[in-house]
Amino acid sequence: MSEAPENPLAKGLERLPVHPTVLVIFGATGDLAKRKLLPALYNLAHEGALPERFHLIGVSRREKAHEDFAAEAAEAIRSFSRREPDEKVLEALLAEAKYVPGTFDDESVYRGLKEQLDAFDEAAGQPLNRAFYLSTAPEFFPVIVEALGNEELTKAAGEREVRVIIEKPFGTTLAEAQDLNQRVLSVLDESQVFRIDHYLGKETVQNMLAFRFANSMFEPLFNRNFIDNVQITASEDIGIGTRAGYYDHAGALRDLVQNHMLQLLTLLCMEPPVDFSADEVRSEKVKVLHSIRPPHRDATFRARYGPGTAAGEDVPGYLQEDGVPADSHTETYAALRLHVENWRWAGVPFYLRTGKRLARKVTEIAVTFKPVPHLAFGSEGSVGVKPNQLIFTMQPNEGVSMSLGAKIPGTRMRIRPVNMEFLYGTAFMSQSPEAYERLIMDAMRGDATLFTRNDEVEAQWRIIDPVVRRWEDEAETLVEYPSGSQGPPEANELLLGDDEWRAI
Ligand SMILES: NC(=O)C1=CN([C@@H]2O[C@H](COP(=O)(O)OP(=O)(O)OC[C@H]3O[C@@H](n4cnc5c(N)ncnc54)[C@H](OP(=O)(O)O)[C@@H]3O)[C@@H](O)[C@H]2O)C=CC1
Ligand SMILES: O=C1O[C@H](COP(=O)(O)O)[C@@H](O)[C@H](O)[C@H]1O
Repeated sequence: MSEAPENPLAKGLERLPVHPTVLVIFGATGDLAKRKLLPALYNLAHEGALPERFHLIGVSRREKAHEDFAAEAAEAIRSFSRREPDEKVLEALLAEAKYVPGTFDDESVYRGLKEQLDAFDEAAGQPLNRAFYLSTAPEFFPVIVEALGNEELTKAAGEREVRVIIEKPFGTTLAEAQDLNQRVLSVLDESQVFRIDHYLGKETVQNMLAFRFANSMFEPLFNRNFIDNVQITASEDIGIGTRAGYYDHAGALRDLVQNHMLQLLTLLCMEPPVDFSADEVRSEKVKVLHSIRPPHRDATFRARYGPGTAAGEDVPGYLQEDGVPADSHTETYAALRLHVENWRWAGVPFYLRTGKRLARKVTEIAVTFKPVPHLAFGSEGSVGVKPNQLIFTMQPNEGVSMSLGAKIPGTRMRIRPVNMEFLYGTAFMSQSPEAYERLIMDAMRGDATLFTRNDEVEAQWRIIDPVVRRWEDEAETLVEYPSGSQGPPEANELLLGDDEWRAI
């Protein structure tokens, strides 16, 4: 029997093995670690996806014994895991977990960490891979990377690979992102750096690539000749909760548009990559970002939530939230009109909007096709004809739907839109993994496809930075929308022609 020929296009899709690894979480007692990272590790352990030799080390400020760290981590997993934990798996995952206390600027922390890492190597009889996860406030990212470098913890030794996973936000301006890249890359090679954008770990976001590049029927339509406009929505019903300290410095534009929403846009607009290796995919995404100019003032809009209702309860406005300064000028809603100025997309408006305390949590991309050139059904027959839409829903009902014009049953010729739907839940009958499960595994494997490259993050900032600066300079009173509403009607002004925002 002849062997199947090697398929060069499969490059990047074959699963790299996960070598024995020590994962070090800086900020291991923080909110993200408790709600997302530790539960993700548990679920990977439950599925047998972690390497046989896997160790966890937590590093944070407060003093505590190894056993106390392990007990708190177990409690966090019991509270936040997507599946009820099996106590045996939990015990095996955390039995040897270590904890290193101290402040991130203290050299002795890194010496203590080195001792633990060396002890794991010695017990294994081989140099183990190291993955350092920086789940800390962004000001510590360069501090930690430089300290790891000084202690020679970032060097590969023999078979060992060393990788550093960096949380968001990656800078709060273009200049900061450039400075951070420069500092990080003075210690590490780009191939060792994994900048997280958790949207890329979502199944439905990756499904956009499958949908576009595994089906021949849509790709010929994905261009300016057939598409009228694209709307990307990331609405949330929650407020800022206890995150005023972070959010009041960030605002909606930096928090969601600069990263997650631009990622959705690049995946929708990119050219087919030669293969699915990290650099081929990311280079195509960067080309899209380079085609987008910062939007003009009349193509941007911001607002902030006022008092209203959420889940039937009265809720305060943004200015009344704990920790928000009375003179805050931070937006909780941002809308932009962008253009991707290349052969495929020139002339197609891309509308992006995000907001907290809106009517519902929805993350979706709605692609609206051009209307048919001529309607032959007379005025009564044609009244219900609407342009086709293709909707990618990331949350809450993950799937893809397509609206088509269909004849209403009866003796007359009348048309109305109907939906064809693919829903993840019913098609695959399985629960999707959390984004962090996929991303932690990929980083441990050294697969950077779903992580943001240095030039990519800077290209994102080049689009957003001028808007951030303009908004900081303009002191006009922010428009308020009631909590629980569809958002500010003034945001309609950036839509072109007869375009309308979809209902949230
Ligand atoms: N929370 C979330 O939902 C999300 C968070 N992120 C990002 O993840 C990162 C972490 O966020 P989050 O977990 O919410 O932050 P938290 O404030 O909840 O946690 C911070 C962690 O860092 C430790 N820490 C703080 N200061 C020091 C210091 N000087 N020296 C040593 N340890 C210190 C804390 O230790 P101790 O407890 O001992 O004080 C704690 O473990 C941030 O970059 C954030 O932007 C990204 C997406 C979502
Ligand atoms: O990064 C962030 O994302 C969340 C929304 O993430 P999702 O996976 O629930 O869609 C957002 O609430 C938060 O403000 C932001 O920092």
